Amino acid sequence: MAIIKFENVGIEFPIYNAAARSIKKGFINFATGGKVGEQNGRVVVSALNNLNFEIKDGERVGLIGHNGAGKTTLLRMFSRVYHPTTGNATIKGEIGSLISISLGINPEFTGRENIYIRGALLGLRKKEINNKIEEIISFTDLGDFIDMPVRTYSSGMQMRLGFSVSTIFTPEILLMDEWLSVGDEGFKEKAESRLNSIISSTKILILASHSRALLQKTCTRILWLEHGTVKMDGKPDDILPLYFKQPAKKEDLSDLSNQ
Ligand SMILES: Nc1ncnc2c1ncn2[C@@H]1O[C@H](COP(=O)(O)OP(=O)(O)OP(=O)(O)O)[C@@H](O)[C@H]1O
Repeated sequence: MAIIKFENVGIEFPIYNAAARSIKKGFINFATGGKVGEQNGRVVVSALNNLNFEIKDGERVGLIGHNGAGKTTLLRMFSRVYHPTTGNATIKGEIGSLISISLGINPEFTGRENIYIRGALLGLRKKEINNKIEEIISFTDLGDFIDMPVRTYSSGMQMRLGFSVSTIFTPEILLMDEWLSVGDEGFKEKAESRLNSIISSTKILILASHSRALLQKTCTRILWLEHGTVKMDGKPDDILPLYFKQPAKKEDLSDLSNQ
């Protein structure tokens, strides 16, 4: 069973090279972003505060909010990169992320070597990668290039490599920030089908997106963040029209091919 439970969770970042004297007392709301304030003579950004929610098996949660609302910071908390500075965050379940699928890929190493590097970053053991390596390589369709340094790859070939290794297992909690559309037409089709299968079999999906069509198509619940707090938490049909301030247009929903 996978579960995410946040109780009064918050996170603050102390900023060491900002001028505290130019910041007014207490926390102030800015037009965009988290809240900037001053504590004990030091500038502090409160990126998230007072978050209370529970996400259970089967939920597909869309994170929305304007620039700086806290979506990326929250995704980093879900992936345990950041820890709360206040409150309790309980995250049970194996986490997988399809954000920055090329992260960690080193151009000086071959495609095959990079599968191990990227796999390790995804938390896979060497044995697990060994068991899957042929399947990963076959999915890339890179042929002999798999044993060439990645610096000899085109950007599309690098994406094929990153995608093939990042999607080899289905995690219990899947984090995404956009729909992954990688490679040329042939690869795109099979990548899409693998992505759909991962999304439908993961226990919890968290998707941060600015695309109304994608959120509408994929999510069963929306968390709307504003200045680091939850402004609304509910069904897509209730929240998306308020956030996007207009009813859905037919074309919003019919064509997701550009996502
Ligand atoms: N490492 C950090 N140090 C200081 N402030 C930070 C840090 N990371 C994020 N913030 C602040 O936290 C707030 C939330 O940022 P975050 O990146 O989570 O927003 P976002 O909702 O993902 O925005 P966008 O849609 O623009 O990507 C912003 O005010 C940002 O300035």
